[in-house]
Amino acid sequence: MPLVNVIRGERIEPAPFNVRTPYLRVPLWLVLAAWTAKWLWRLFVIYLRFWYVTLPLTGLLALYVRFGWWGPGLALGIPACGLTTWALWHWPSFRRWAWWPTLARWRRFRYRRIWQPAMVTAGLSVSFDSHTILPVLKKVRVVGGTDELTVRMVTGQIPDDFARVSERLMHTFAALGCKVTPGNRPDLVRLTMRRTDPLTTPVGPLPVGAPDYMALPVGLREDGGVYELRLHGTQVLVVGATGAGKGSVIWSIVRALAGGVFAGLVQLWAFDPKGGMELGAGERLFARFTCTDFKAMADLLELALSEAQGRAARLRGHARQHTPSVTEPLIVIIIDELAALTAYVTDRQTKDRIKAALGLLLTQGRAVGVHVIGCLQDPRKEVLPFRNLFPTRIGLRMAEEPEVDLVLGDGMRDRGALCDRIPMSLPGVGYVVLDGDPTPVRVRFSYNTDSHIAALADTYAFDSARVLDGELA
Ligand SMILES: Nc1ncnc2c1ncn2[C@@H]1O[C@H](COP(=O)(O)OP(=O)(O)OP(=O)(O)O)[C@@H](O)[C@H]1O
Repeated sequence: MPLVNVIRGERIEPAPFNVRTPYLRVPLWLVLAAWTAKWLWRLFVIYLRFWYVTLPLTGLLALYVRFGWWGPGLALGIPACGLTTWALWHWPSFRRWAWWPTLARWRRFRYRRIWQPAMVTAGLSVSFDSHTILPVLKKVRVVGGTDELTVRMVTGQIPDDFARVSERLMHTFAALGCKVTPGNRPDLVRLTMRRTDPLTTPVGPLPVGAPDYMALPVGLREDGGVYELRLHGTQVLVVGATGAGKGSVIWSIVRALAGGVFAGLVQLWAFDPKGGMELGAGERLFARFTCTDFKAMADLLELALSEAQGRAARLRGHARQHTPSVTEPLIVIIIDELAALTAYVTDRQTKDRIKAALGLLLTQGRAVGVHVIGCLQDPRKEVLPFRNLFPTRIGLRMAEEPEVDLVLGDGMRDRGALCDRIPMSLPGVGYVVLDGDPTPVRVRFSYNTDSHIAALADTYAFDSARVLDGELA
């Protein structure tokens, strides 16, 4: 016997007056006519509602009645030939105006089919006044390999509610990734579901040109565009586990700056505490190169700091931002393993000198054209105390989930930066935060092989005033 009986239905309270309606005898033909009318009306509504299916079918039927099989055959064949010709002649416009809209309709149907359970299990449905209220799927747009879902949130919800469950939504809708961004109205949120991955194949070296410090081309974004790194006015921190591809980030940036090195507008100062294993291959590109002696590294950082302070004194009152020139080039300090300098140096005095110089450089160098690009495996504060002095951060594959927010900022993992989920088979893939976009973007940095680096060093070598370990100008 059940413990509780649940009886569905509305409870009717007793009314003050009870009126007995007269007994009417209805003939069978009237009942049948009423039923027929009702069903005809329902069919008419379905016909109108699914007009995009019913109208063409009606047209085809009419053609069949009028011309036999030739009618619908030609009516379908001619547009099919036209569309095939269009697709072969100009695929981009066919894709934009015909293929993606059709695919979007189909995908919208698929999303709607599991929308209710998806919202309920993700905790995005709201119970109010004993009703279940769901966010509304307003629109589905297909762009490249992604589906853009525009969703109207339930009153009281915010985009971060969706961001928190983005990973769950990704699995529910069988996507490869899900990014949550605010919509173009306060009540809307946009879910970008990634269906294909354009970053699975390595990105080759990008062309070298005159460097634009606001937009150095260093890789590809997952939407297929070129990822351009802003160096002007910033310091860059690259974090990734061993083998994550930090080297490819460095070489992509070096390549993007090589034109400036050749023209004398950029000086690269390289620190490779791992004995020169990573940066040694392109030594001729560097104005200064140090790889074994930590005291020399401390000296070099102090030299960069005094240069930055000298520039600041000269610029004070004249300009707020330094412009690179041959006489006063942009100095880019590249440090392959920051932790070796800030945490693992055994000589206390050298370590303190390095920390003091680096901390000041990070705060004072940005405006005067002295930039630091530092790579790190472990982003904890004990290893790198001044993590927050790097305004631009790049997160490659990481070992643990909490590291993502440490590097990219609070809530970034929820918003889609799944650095801890990047497979080992995709070195050079990472997440970055672009200017003016609150959500992280997935990118793949270009990969320069040893022979590319050798060719780069041959073509764009920095030949004057090069100083090796310990010999400072
Ligand atoms: N962008 C990339 N595209 C394709 N393959 C890459 C890319 N970056 C790195 N790789 C591959 O991954 C390997 C490891 O990369 P890399 O040495 O740059 O990692 P890392 O993060 O610097 O590791 P470690 O901290 O151990 O030095 C490279 O030898 C190369 O084969």
